[in-house]
Parts: sequence; C-alpha cells; structure tokens
Amino acid sequence: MENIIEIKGLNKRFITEKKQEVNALRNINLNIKDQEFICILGPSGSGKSTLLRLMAGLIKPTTGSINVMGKAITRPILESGFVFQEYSLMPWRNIIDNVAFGLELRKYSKIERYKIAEDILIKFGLKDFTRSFPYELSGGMKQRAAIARAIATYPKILYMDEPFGALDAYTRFQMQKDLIEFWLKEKRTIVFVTHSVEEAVFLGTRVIIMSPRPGEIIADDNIDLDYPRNRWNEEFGSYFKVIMDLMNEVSEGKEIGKGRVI
Ligand SMILES: Nc1ncnc2c1ncn2[C@@H]1O[C@H](COP(=O)(O)OP(=O)(O)OP(=O)(O)O)[C@@H](O)[C@H]1O
Repeated sequence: MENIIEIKGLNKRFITEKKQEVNALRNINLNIKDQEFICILGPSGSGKSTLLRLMAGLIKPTTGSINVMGKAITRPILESGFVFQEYSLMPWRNIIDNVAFGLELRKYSKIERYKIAEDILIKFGLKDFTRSFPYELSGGMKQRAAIARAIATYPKILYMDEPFGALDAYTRFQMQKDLIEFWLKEKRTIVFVTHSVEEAVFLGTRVIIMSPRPGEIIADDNIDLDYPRNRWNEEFGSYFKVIMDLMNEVSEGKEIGKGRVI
C-alpha cells in the first residue's frame, strides 16, 4: 500500500514567550501507509501532540518536510479530521450543528448536512441528544459527539490526540471498540496519540515510541494481531509486555538504540 504521509528530517523548535528555545522534535523520519492505524506513545513532553499537529498542518516544521497525500502540508486539509482530548465541541452550537460543522465548511446544503449528521448521531447512540447543547451531555457522550463530528465528512485521515484520556474505563473500552469497528468498515488512516500502552496494543496496526524531549522515534513496531483484539490472550500480553518494558526504559532515560525495531 502506498504512503499517505511522508515525513523527512523533521525538526521542530518552539520559542517560548520568555524567548527560550524548546527543541520539541529532532530528526523525525516516518512513513505512514494508507489505512494504517498508527499509535504514538512516549513520555510526557516527548512531542507526540506536536508531531500530530505538524502532520495535520496546524503548525509548521522548523526544518524538514511533511507530505500528505503527495503534497507538502501547509495548512489543515479537507481530507483530514481531528479529535482532541478536550472535547472539541463548540459550546454555543447544539450537537447536530456541531456534527454538521465540517459539512457546512464543505458547502453541503442544510438538508444534506442534517441528514448525514443525524445518521451518524443515531449510530453513535446520541439520537435523543441532537438538539442538546454540549454542557447537557456527559463526558463520554461529548467525546462521542466530537468523534461523530470528525468523521461526519468521512476524512481520509483521522488525527486523534488522546481522545479517550478523560473517560472512565468502561466508556473508554466501548469507544475503543466502536473506533475499531469504524476503522475496519471505512478503511481510513488513523494517527492516534495515547499514553496507554494497553490502548495502543488494542488499537494499532503499528506503534511508534518517542524518546523524552527532544522527541525522536526510538521504536517502531507492527502489531500483528487480528481484530477485534482480545486483551486477555497471551499474544496480546506479550506485545504489551515488550512495549511496556521499552516505555519504562525510555522513561528512565536509558539509551535503547535509535530506530530500534522490536
Ligand atoms: N506552542 C508552544 N510553545 C512552546 N513550547 C511548546 C509549545 N507546544 C509544545 N511545546 C513544548 O514542546 C514539548 C513537546 O510538547 P507536546 O505537547 O508535543 O508533548 P506530548 O508528548 O504530547 O506531551 P503530553 O504527553 O504531556 O501531552 C514540550 O516541552 C512543550 O512544552
């Protein structure tokens, strides 16, 4: 399968308000294939969100190149959707108008966008809340609505930054299952940032691990397990253990060899 995202020699340096330089990412080289479900793991501050925001065209590289669908990315493109940890809903719009927002940008008629948004909200179990406002929904429901909003336009690439981080364990499991179902059915590319090794092994076709700042990719592994995955089987446990051990080494600052493939 062809690469949908190609990153070469990427470096990102921020200048803080106090004029200090922060090297967030160093020499990132990464190719992501169409329809991969790639999970990005790494200690806090290792540049996971920065990498995601760069790919999505929300911020610009300091040096290096990022091509998405064959073109240098300079701003967010219509083929992509985002979900962030903090529910990315507009508080002043009701749920259906939130979900229909991307369709509005893409100039769908009001009838079309309400039809599409309504169908998705039914699928996401939010049928009775289409006219509610975000503050009237629970955390899990809000996050469902945020994902519904991101996929309403059926983006080719879905960028997700710890989308389930704030949810209770049960809701999180449910949402993981729903996301896998969506991905298996719709064959999109998903780039997913998480702190949870278990979540990465449950979801990803591939996992990359970042080093502490400045973030570099220090491990890159395919997870060769069938879907839907079973957290309790032995093979799942072996992947979990290998990646967890690596994460511990990384967090303790051990040099584990760059670009190591598990
Ligand atoms: N706009 C910014 N200005 C200055 N520094 C920034 C900016 N955005 C990120 N950084 C810095 O870049 C580094 C990487 O941040 P980033 O949020 O990408 O890490 P992360 O791995 O996603 O962290 P976490 O797991 O805690 O969410 C951090 O040191 C952060 O302080």
